Amino acid sequence: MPRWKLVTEFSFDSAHYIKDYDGPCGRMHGHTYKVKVEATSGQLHSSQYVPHKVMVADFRTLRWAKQDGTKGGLDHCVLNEVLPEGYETTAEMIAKYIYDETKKRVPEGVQLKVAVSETPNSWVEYEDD
Ligand SMILES: Nc1nc2c(c(=O)[nH]1)N=C([C@H](O)[C@H](O)COP(=O)(O)OP(=O)(O)OP(=O)(O)O)CN2
Ligand SMILES: [Zn+2]
Repeated sequence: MPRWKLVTEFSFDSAHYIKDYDGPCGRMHGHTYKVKVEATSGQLHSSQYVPHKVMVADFRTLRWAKQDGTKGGLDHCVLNEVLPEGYETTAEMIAKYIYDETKKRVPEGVQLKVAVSETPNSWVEYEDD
């Protein structure tokens, strides 16, 4: 079936530590996190910015997490203080958090894949079936 795939990348700078980690990652340190969000759909939708069905989801919506931590995003914050109960600050759970929050913001039926990288050599991907 024909479908569109949107891909957008952004970064944010934040501090974190991994709770109970026996090693340096258990101490507060920072990363420039790189994020790639992919959104796939066979249908187009309106958005909060345009009333016509012309987009899978607004790129601005997909990029919400790059906003400042004081404005609901993840930039320039201590992730351990910002992520809700149930999420730790591993790349796995940051990817799940971004996925979960993005899912709430896009139209029903849009499939998502979120990739998060803390360092140039390692990343994690989280996606729909
Ligand atoms: N599966 C995961 N493993 C690790 C995570 C993670 O989120 N998921 N996170 C960390 C630490 O946060 C750490 O900051 C990254 O450490 P590391 O991979 O050691 O990164 P370096 O660039 O410092 O790697 P070097 O090989 O030491 O240069 C750890 N593991
Ligand atoms: Zn780290």
